[in-house]
Amino acid sequence: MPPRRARPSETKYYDPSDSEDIPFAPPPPPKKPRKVNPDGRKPGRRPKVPYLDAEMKVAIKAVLKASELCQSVFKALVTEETLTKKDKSPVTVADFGAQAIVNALLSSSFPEDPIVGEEDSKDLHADHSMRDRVLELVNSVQESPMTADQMTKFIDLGNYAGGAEGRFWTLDPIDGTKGFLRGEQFAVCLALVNNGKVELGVIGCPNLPVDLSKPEGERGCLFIATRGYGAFTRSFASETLTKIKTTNVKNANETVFCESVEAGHTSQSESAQIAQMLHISGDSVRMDSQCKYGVVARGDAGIYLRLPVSDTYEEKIWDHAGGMLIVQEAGGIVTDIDGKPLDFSVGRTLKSNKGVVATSKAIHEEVLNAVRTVLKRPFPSESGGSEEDEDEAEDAEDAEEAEESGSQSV
Ligand SMILES: Nc1ncnc2c1ncn2[C@@H]1O[C@H](COP(=O)(O)OS(=O)(=O)O)[C@@H](OP(=O)(O)O)[C@H]1O
Ligand SMILES: [Mg+2]
Repeated sequence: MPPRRARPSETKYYDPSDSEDIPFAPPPPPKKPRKVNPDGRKPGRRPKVPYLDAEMKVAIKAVLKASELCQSVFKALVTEETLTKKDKSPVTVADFGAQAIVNALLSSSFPEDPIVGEEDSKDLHADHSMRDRVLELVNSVQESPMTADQMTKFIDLGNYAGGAEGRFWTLDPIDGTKGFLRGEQFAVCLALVNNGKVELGVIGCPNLPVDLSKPEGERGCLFIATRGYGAFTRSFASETLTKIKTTNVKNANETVFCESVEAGHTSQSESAQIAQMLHISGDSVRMDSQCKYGVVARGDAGIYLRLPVSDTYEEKIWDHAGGMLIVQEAGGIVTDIDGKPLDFSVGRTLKSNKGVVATSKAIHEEVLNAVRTVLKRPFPSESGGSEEDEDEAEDAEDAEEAEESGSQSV
């Protein structure tokens, strides 16, 4: 017979003064309020209207125009002679020109939005011949020509300090300047950050093969993502968007990893030790710029490692914002070398983070543990995660829910 339930009159209520022996459990702490986006949406939930549609169209146009300018600078100015003399003036011209073009387009469409850009016009004020070369190039791709004064003002719109509040754009007009000069990989990188979260990323990679296995084939790829909507790619030549996914390998040794060409930007010796620990036998793919995030997002490589070479260097937000979102939206995970999410809310740099570990989802823990072992970083304590980890877990949960409910095409 099931035990008889106590009638209300028989119910004993606990009085802490009755006995010392009965442990008194305090009520659980109130649950943190769920975060919501400015439009009232929970993170990862799709709004009913196309999300950031206007921003995405402008960002794509700006990145394509700036890429066009960079390509014409390369054709006109990068010669055997500039290469042997290690003359950086072509990249300077293209850097300023690309920033002027992108900022001009952003400010005409979204005049309220500040911009965190890599360049400022200080050097151009001191060198009028350089300024005039930049102006000529900018006006060759502009619908309505601008004056030198307007151009330097557009460049300097990129002086914003960033931070945790409100929305701003972040721009790297040429990421991978050394790759640009070598005629290899570089990228025009634009992202929109809102209240410290990256909401939109558009990366243009003019020299990246559309199909990495056909290096002689078509080149020029765009990578596009908005938070909660997945990641897409298209070629420069066609507007057709293709959804991209990171590789679905279960073990790190089934994939390849990529890293910077420059040993001054990532510790290549430590990444070789990590690869050995993970039993990855192939060579790393060395590539300049945020193209690395693109190749991880579309599954050509499973891992992108950026391992600090200096204790003091702070990664710049424009070197990672768009790329991080594109990998995350393609199903990957991006953290720093301690497993912390990249924090875009603390200014122009990622001063709360060290390095980058970007991988497909299933292998992130395996790779991160190898990174921690080789770099002698602490493993997380058994006592549980920080508030930041909880936030991130909540976001991941919402993103998964969003993923399950199907993806809307852009
Ligand atoms: N010490 C150090 N550590 C890490 N990163 C650094 C460092 N110094 C510079 N930079 C930044 O690296 C950006 C180039 O990115 P990559 O290293 O991925 O490309 S490259 O292979 O070096 O070209 C490069 O961006 P660009 O200047 O736009 O090319 C720099 O912002
Ligand atoms: Mg850069």
